[in-house]
Amino acid sequence: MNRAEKAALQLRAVDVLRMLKETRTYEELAETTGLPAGDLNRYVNGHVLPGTDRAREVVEELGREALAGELDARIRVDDEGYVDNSETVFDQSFLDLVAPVVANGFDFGRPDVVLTAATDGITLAASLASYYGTRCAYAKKSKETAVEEFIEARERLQSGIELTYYLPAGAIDAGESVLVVDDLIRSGETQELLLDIVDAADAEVAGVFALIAAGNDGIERARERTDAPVGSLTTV
Ligand SMILES: O=P(O)(O)OC[C@H]1O[C@H](OP(=O)(O)OP(=O)(O)O)[C@H](O)[C@@H]1O
Ligand SMILES: Nc1ncnc2[nH]cnc12
Repeated sequence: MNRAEKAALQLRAVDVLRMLKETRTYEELAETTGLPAGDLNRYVNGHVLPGTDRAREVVEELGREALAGELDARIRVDDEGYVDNSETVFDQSFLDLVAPVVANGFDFGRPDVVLTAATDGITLAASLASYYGTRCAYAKKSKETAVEEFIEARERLQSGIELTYYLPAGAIDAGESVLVVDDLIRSGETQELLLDIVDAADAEVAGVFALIAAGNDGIERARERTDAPVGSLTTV
């Protein structure tokens, strides 16, 4: 790890600790993290940076659990099992914290492109692409004007309605590695269409990730489609 990567990891750990501190006392934060309250005070106030090992533990282990808890606290599920996740997908700063934890906590390789479906997946994909320093692309349910060539993926849903997603053809090149993400996965139909787009582009799947899995059907469906890692931060 070079100096810049080390510094980035240390700063991410401080961001995670600051988020946790918002709802905890230092004593409670010490209990959550197993780190001394005095050290935590110095990290949170920016006087000292955590060492690399501590920073990695905070980001990779504690961070994943903590962010999953924070995500659960932000989600509302209605009587029919539909999820209101606007408190999450509208909060780019929160998603910027999620991105390194997801990138380090799942075994996705660094992709060339992070692909999602408009609309609600876009902010998550943007955070992940920014973290990896790679491109972000989103497929839409309508054709973007002035674009001449599209990759299309079409599926007949259980309802009988046909759903088509369009991606400008230049968004993914053959042989590129693509991380497919979305805010939510339920039936897996949307992820399946995104995976069809990756296939049509002759690209490789780096992984499939959703912030929230509503049940397990979608995750299982994605696992049947790829040997790459598939996962979600939380399940409702
Ligand atoms: O696993 P599935 O059953 O396919 O459901 C998941 C999809 O449903 C939601 O999008 P929606 O189609 O509501 O579009 P939106 O992002 O524009 O709200 C969500 O953002 C996912 O893309
Ligand atoms: N918000 C939502 N909650 C659960 N399932 C969904 N499928 C599409 N959107 C959904």
